[in-house]
Amino acid sequence: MSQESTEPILRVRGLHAAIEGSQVVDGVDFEVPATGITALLGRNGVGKTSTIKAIIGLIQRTGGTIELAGERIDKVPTHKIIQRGVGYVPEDREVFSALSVAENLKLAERDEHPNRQLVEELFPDLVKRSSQAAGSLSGGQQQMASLARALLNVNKLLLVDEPTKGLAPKIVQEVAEALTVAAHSVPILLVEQNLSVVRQLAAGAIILSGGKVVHRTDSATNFLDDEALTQRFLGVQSEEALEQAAETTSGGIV
Ligand SMILES: Nc1ncnc2c1ncn2[C@@H]1O[C@H](COP(=O)(O)OP(=O)(O)OP(=O)(O)O)[C@@H](O)[C@H]1O
Repeated sequence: MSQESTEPILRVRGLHAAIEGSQVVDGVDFEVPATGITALLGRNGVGKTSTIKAIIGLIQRTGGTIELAGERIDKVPTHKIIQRGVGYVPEDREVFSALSVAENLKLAERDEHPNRQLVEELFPDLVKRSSQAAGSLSGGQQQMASLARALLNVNKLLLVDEPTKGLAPKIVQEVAEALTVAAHSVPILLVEQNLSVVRQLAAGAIILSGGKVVHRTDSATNFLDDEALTQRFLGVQSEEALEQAAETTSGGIV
């Protein structure tokens, strides 16, 4: 049996990044373990997407260091970071609308050994729709196609930004299940607003506020159970508190 690596796959130190001159990532420090799913959490507009984009070089990095598997990537351009094994599933899915599902997948293949078997097992619906224009897929199907494109390649790390946003509960569950399977073979840094998905998937969590890390935990579940912390950093009550409130309310209805 292979020994699990204890070295983090990603080390971010003092990362600063700017959009049009304004500092949106303001000295961020965190590590992503080499296995499992790590959640990147925070209220709207705190810099989660910007942090992901800065890691991959899609917005201007203005300071700090980023190491992928021990190698600096903070001066490396996006296409080379992707070649080095970082898969990116953007928030808005970004499929090529006019191209078929099969063409979208083909374009994502980085070498001659794409992991088609995994993708076909995970997303049988996409196989059925391989000749359909990607732009005519539902939001959930487009999310599957976007995930499938990242999973076709062997990656050291996946960056997945709000994969369940705007999806129906049944599809949210399908996406969560696909991520669970994906995480068996690749560590994932996941931006996710759906806290029951975070609870289901994430081992640790990093919480941002105002472009900075304000809290880190090895147990996303413990964090989500803590009403004071979730209220303070996410502006929501813990799910437990919400459930209790719902029970009290429904108890009062005859
Ligand atoms: N293209 C842009 N031009 C100017 N400002 C931007 C741009 N994109 C993001 N910002 C600003 O950068 C800050 C961080 O945004 P970012 O999208 O990273 O936050 P987020 O935590 O991912 O938010 P959300 O949960 O709403 O997606 C916000 O203040 C936002 O208004």
